[in-house]
Amino acid sequence: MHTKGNSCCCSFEDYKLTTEWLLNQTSHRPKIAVICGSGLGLLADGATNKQTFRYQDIPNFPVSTGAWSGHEGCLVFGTIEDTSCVFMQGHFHLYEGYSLCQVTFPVRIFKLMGVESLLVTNASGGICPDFKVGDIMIIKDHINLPGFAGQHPLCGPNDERFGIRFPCMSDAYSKDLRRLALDVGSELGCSDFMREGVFCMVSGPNFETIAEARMLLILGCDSVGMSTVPEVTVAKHCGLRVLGLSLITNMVSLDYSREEKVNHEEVLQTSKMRAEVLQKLVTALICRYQQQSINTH
Ligand SMILES: O=P(O)(O)O[C@H]1O[C@H](CO)[C@@H](O)[C@H]1O
Ligand code: HPA
Repeated sequence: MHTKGNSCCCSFEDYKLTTEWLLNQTSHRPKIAVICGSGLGLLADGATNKQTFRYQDIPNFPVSTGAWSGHEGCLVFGTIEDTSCVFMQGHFHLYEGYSLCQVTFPVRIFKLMGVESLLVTNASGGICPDFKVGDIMIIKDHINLPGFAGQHPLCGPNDERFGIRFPCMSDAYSKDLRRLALDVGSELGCSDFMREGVFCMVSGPNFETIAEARMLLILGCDSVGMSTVPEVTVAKHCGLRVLGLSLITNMVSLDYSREEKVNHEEVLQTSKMRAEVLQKLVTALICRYQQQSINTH
């Protein structure tokens, strides 16, 4: 696998080879894939019967740039109630130097493995003045800022085996799954800190200037981060249902007089503080997802 400008560098055979390798190594047949955002690797803790693969051992999988720590850089298969799941502990970012084809590579592997739904989590900075650090925002919609500048994972020849040339993105985040997340959140007593909103992706790696933050507020963004949108775009393109949960790890400065400066340690600290709640939410969501699919099939 090699990089080729900003268009896809993987052939269908590359995706197939990785999928077949994984299917030969595990008896899990996941229905839900979970991407764990920064500091949220423990979302897999609610699963049993786990089997872990390091990214570096999986053929064609992008290899960590070393920016991660702890248990990240692993694909974890496991079961929650009767639902087989796969968790990405550590994901890939444009700012690390990966192509968008590499960033989204795992999503197409999930599709070929038979996954139906993608649950993507991330850490983001709050822009909506009503938000507070520690809030969990259900992503209703997104703004693909790198995409506006041609940094788009679907640029290049379209492979119809994954999806159509001009996919609709107006319903990228499943209404049913958003409803389910709100219901489950309320049952778990999380309603006070659960929100819905528009997520904006920037490429990073710097945090926003105040002028940029003010622009994002005017554009209708509720939070901003440096991931997720490419994975969601590719997931929607290949027909996966998507739920996005964004943890507000810091408030973005909109005011020149504000003294506090955002930093990555603060982001990781908030993720650590909320990881257990998010893990319970994700586990409960997956249990309810299974019951709902039983009831609707
Ligand atoms: O999107 P995730 O990886 O969750 O984390 C967000 O937090 C990091 C910056 O602190 C960036 O990686 C940004 O994208
Ligand atoms: N800006 C961009 N990305 C982020 C932020 C932020 O404030 N917090 C976490 N990821």
